[in-house]
Amino acid sequence: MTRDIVVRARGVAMSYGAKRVLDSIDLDIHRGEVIALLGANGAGKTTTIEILEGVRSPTAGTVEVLGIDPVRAGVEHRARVGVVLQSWRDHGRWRVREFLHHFFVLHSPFRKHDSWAVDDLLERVGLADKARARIMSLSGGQRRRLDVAVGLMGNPELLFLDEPTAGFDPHARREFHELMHELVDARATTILLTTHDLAEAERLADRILILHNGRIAANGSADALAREVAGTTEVRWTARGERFVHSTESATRFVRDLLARDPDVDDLEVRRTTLEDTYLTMVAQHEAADAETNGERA
Ligand SMILES: Nc1ncnc2c1ncn2[C@@H]1O[C@H](COP(=O)(O)OP(=O)(O)OP(=O)(O)O)[C@@H](O)[C@H]1O
Repeated sequence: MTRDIVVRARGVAMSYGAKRVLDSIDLDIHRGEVIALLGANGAGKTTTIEILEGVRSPTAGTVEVLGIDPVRAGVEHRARVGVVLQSWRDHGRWRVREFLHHFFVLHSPFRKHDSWAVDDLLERVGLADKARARIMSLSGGQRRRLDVAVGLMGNPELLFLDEPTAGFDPHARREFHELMHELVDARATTILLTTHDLAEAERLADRILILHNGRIAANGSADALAREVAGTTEVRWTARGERFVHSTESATRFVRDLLARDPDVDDLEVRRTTLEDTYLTMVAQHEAADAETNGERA
């Protein structure tokens, strides 16, 4: 059975003046999926999220979010979608709890039985002890936790998170990941996030999208993408003072054979390909292909 599609984009293009940022994006996101949107600075990740949120109209193409064109969506639709943008800037004089309470009131016409209470949410994002602090006194990471709390406020069924953990310390990052897992497991929340932290993408996402040159250059689980770029595991060892490296898809079999045939193997190390390795290889492959095409055109 096909799972519900909550986001559908077809042929989405976006230009700022003469600058084309998105060329032709086709995308389906299913209910309960966690998707990480990756790409270099300026690749168009924020632009994509803003189009899906409905704060930007694409230059071409169609978008449906929860069955509706987000640009035309009303408040009821917006209450079903949580958004964490790249930070609120102008509420510095508000106190943390007062600010969240403001959003609590805004959400009240659409509140669901399992919506977060303000104090629970403050506790969950690790800001309970800052409830009375003014927003301007928060550190960057604490500020970001507040952004996340605002995004979660109405217990949305779909969450757009634009670099949610930028500035988080390792502890806050770990707690954020746990919270995301909880949202997906207990509430089947669908999540689209952008991040430059590839370990985070690997930990959270069911599916990785890589934006490159205005298109989705890769689309699949971290494992599936790793399989697309040569061996998925690297085996390193030394023997008789020499260092060896071998890439393989079946490390166990390779190591068993290696140990059987060479008694001098030492310092054996097996390292799975990380999403960072895969990402860098894929982007390099696309850049080489682009350079070849441009060379042919010149
Ligand atoms: N309002 C705007 N007007 C003109 N150009 C814009 C505007 N917003 C974004 N751009 C340009 O569009 C391109 C894509 O920007 P976008 O913010 O979507 O990238 P990104 O992938 O989110 O980057 P980053 O990883 O740095 O956050 C960039 O070259 C940026 O300069």
